[in-house]
Amino acid sequence: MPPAPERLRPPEGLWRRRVASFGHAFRGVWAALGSEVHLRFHAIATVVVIGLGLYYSISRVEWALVAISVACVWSAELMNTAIEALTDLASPGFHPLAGKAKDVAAGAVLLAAIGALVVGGLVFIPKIFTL
Ligand SMILES: Nc1ncnc2c1ncn2[C@@H]1O[C@H](COP(=O)(O)OP(=O)(O)OP(=O)(O)O)[C@@H](O)[C@H]1O
Repeated sequence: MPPAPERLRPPEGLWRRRVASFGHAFRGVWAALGSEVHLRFHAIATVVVIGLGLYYSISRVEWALVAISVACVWSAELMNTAIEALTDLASPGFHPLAGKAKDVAAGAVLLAAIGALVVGGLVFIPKIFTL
C-alpha cells in the first residue's frame, strides 16, 4: 500500500489532532455535498425549515425538535453515503450482501426523513393553517 499523503498523517499534540479531526469531518460533509444530490436537497430543505421557523417564531422546544430531526436526516444520509462508498470498494461486482447493505442504509435515511416530516408537520401545519 502507498504511504498516506502528508495531510493525513496525524499532527503532534492532542489539540492539533482534535482540530485536524474536525477538519477531516468537515471535509467529509463537503465531499458528500459535492457528490450526493440527496444531500443538496437536504441542504435546501434545511434552509427552508430555518426560514419557516424564523417566520413563524417557533418556540424553543419546537426549535429543539426541528434541530434534532434535521440532524438525524443529515447523519443518516452521510452514513448512507459512507456505506455506499465502502460497499462499492469492497464489492464492485454484484453481491446480495452488498445490495442488502445499501438497502438497509437507505432504509435508515427513509425512517429519519419520515420522522422529520412528522415533526415538521406537527410544528408547522397548525401555524400555517391558523393564519
Ligand atoms: N454491488 C451490488 N450488489 C448488489 N446490489 C446492488 C449493488 N450495488 C447496488 N445494488 C442495489 O441497487 C440499489 C441502488 O444502488 P446505488 O448504488 O445506485 O444507490 P442509490 O440508491 O441509487 O443511491 P445514490 O442515488 O445515492 O447513488 C441498492 O440499494 C441495491 O439494492
